[in-house]
Amino acid sequence: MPPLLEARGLRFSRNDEPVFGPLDFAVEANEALLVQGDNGAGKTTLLRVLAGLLKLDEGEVLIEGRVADAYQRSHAIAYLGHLAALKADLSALENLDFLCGLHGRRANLVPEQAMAMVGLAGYEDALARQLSAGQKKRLSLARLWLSPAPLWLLDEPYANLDLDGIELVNRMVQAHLQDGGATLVTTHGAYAAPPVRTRMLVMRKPA
Ligand SMILES: Nc1ncnc2c1ncn2[C@@H]1O[C@H](COP(=O)(O)OP(=O)(O)OP(=O)(O)O)[C@@H](O)[C@H]1O
Repeated sequence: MPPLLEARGLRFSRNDEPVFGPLDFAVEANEALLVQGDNGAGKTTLLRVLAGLLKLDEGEVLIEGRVADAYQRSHAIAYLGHLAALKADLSALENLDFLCGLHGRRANLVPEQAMAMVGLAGYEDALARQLSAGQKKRLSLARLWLSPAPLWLLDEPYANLDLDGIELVNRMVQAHLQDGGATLVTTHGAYAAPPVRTRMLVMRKPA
């Protein structure tokens, strides 16, 4: 079986300044790839490139052994960014409905169930802008849980979460991997990582 995600010779520059690359890595179904590196090493940029939000300079991304352009990748990937991509004036539930309309939804799972799973039962009608930073993160996790995409790109998923939230992320990642999915997780150190089969990618600023 080919890896769920494979990157070959990925390079990205901004204004002719190299940000990262060339990078080669792979992650299989049932695995996590821990993307480590100092502040500014390019972790967020890499995830945004993989998700198709930024354009690659060079290299190829393969999904299940096939070269996938940004559009094809967007179907296979669910991206959890630093900032929750929420509409401030919609309610929590409306946000989930909107995002499911945009990205699709797993069969047999409805937004209310996902909200309960992330500890937000009772907040369905709260406006997104009234949620705390941790609650917004939890709402983004509910969206992730609803996504049908097999590959999760998680940019600092533990940020803003309490201990219970950290355990929630780990449980979600474990369940997703058991279900045949894979995930990339950015982190500054190995101190926070899901307890699953893990590969490492250490990023350094190009010299
Ligand atoms: N929108 C942008 N415009 C210009 N430069 C940017 C932009 N976003 C990031 N950079 C630069 O690209 C480099 C990589 O940034 P990136 O956010 O990918 O790093 P990171 O490894 O995720 O860092 P951190 O651990 O601080 O989150 C940095 O030098 C940063 O200053």
